[in-house]
Amino acid sequence: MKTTEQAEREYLEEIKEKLALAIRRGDDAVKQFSSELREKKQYIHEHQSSLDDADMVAADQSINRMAFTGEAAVARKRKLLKLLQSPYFGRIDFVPQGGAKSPVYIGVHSFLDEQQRQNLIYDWRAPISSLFYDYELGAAAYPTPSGLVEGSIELKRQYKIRDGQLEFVLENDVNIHDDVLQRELAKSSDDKMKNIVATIQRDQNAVIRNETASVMVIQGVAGSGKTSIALHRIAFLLYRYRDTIAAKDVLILSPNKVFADYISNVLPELGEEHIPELGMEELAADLLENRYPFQTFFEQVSALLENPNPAFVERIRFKSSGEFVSQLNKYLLHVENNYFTGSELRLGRLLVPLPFILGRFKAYHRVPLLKRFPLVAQDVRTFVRDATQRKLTGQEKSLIGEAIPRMFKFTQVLDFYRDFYRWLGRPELCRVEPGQRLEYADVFALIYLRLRLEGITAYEHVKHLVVDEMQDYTPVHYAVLARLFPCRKTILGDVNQTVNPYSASSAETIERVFPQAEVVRLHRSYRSTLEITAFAQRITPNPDLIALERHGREPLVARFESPAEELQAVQRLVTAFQSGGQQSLGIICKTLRQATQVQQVLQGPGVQLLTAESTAFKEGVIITTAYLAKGLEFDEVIVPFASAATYQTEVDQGMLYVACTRAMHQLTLTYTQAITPFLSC
Ligand SMILES: Nc1ncnc2c1ncn2[C@@H]1O[C@H](COP(=O)(O)OP(=O)(O)OP(=O)(O)O)[C@@H](O)[C@H]1O
Repeated sequence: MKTTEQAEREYLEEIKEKLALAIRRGDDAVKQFSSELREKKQYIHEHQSSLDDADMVAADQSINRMAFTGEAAVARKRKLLKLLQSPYFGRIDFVPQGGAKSPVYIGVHSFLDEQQRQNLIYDWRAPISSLFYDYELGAAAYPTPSGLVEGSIELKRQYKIRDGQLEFVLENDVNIHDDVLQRELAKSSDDKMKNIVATIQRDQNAVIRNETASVMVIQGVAGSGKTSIALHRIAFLLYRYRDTIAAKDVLILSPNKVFADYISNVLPELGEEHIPELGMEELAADLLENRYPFQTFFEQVSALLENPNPAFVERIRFKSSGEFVSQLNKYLLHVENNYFTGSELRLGRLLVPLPFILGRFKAYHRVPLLKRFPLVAQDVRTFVRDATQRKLTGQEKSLIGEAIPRMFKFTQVLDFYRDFYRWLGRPELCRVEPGQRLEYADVFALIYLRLRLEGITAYEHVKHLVVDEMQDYTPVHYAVLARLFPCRKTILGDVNQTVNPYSASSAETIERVFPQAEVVRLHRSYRSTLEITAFAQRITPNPDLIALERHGREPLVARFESPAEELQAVQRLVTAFQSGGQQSLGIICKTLRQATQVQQVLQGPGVQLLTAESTAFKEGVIITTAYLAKGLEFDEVIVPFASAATYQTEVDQGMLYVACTRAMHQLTLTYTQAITPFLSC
């Protein structure tokens, strides 16, 4: 009798043959298309003079159709080639109530045997595939657009197929997920984030497949898979709603270019196109039409780390509060009710009465205030024309156009913003000086006023917005996002990974801005070994965190007599890494100054300094700051200068936590003199 493995190997060969055949057929079809396309173009070229406009339009359309079909065939081939490498990773034998048992093989894409009209591989996003993630053996059910299908799972297997070869098959009679998951997590890191389709966990699957939430907030501990889940969720929604939403309709707001590059492979790996991405500051510059240079978030955090001036902290604290947004809203109401300072308008012998002008202003209350001027001016012109029974001269028209805006106290958003602080009775909180860069804390407040006073509709085409590192954004950011993106949203972050505690948002803060949000909390941490996770918990304890049972070396904390000795030790660690088998080493400092200092000692091939200007990161040795390392991960992490002098404030604590939680397998901290108080006991 055949063993399970033998039978599976034979089946794999069968599927590979069918895939190869489908690829050959696809190639033939593409060849056919391109020769037809060539002929068609040739025909048009030769008969150009005898074709009328209608013939040309018809010919154009048919060429476009052929090109489109050709592109689809090429995309299909790409998917089949991918499947040939690894056709599937899971199987369930499901018996629906009153139905017959059939094996369901699950892969990254679906594969249909066109001759037998049989689905040989199901896409991981297909409704039936949810059984694989949600159930073990026994009673099970999955939702379909036409209702719940109930039945039972009689067999469940997992496979690792690489380069077309079966590496292992595991029978799932208990909970095999853990076994495969352990193997996946023990692997070395990559310069690009990987997909996790083969090992998505049940709680993660629920978030990925959630179709009801208009705003989904994922608050998860470090390494809980938040970013992975958000990307898989996008892939799922693109599959589920493929007729109404395409990759170009999604927007990812990412913290920086390196992070954007790091995650850029996941969706293409899942067969989807690249998703547009934008940094929060790029968005800000765009919304301010590049008119006001501003301090970046990175510069704000650096300034706080170098010199936490109390007045600066106070400004950030206030402008990061929910109260700030409430006050801005109250101020806008005050403006609406009190800032019309006009009187009647005289045009020759005619007087346009004040109640008429004011009435027109009020009539347009749904239009942003500064956008009402031309509308009111037009109404006044009509009034004058009707009253005088004649056409207006050009001079009269422009006189009205100029007079109306003057009836308002201000016409520039920046003037309103300055005035807001006077109205509030807190002029000291305003640091908007002519010719100077705006402080970061003012940027989104100014944008909010612009949105309310002028209206902006630039991003209405976006159908799904993803916001990563949600803890770094404040209520005023969310107030802007809520108005600018009226679409569905997935917002994710971890309040424990705050790099600026004076301006951090928790899931609760975000819920206040989006009361309709569904909030999911993820407690299981996958990235780091148990030892590293336990160590990081000493810095920022989180009683809800559940560490995955994966072991490695205890983190090392080493004291040195002088910074020179410390850096020599770091150098030795780098040499050891370079001769070992791991892919990435992150040397994570608190400040860029420290990172540059380390770089001067370590300069050499394979060593890269990652700064705010970097756009990508490669494998090897990376020297950077905690702020820039957010969202990334490394096989091994070294945290130099972990002394009491470096890490002492609340901001520093957040930085140290972020730095340590980037390590997957190994962590070393070095210091001179006294250890940071966050690790002293
Ligand atoms: N179900 C899973 N199967 C395999 N690997 C997983 C799974 N969930 C998470 N991981 C892995 O855990 C690591 C952390 O994932 P990810 O970066 O998405 O987490 P995060 O919550 O965004 O982290 P952080 O907030 O700390 O940056 C990644 O290597 C990811 O591949």
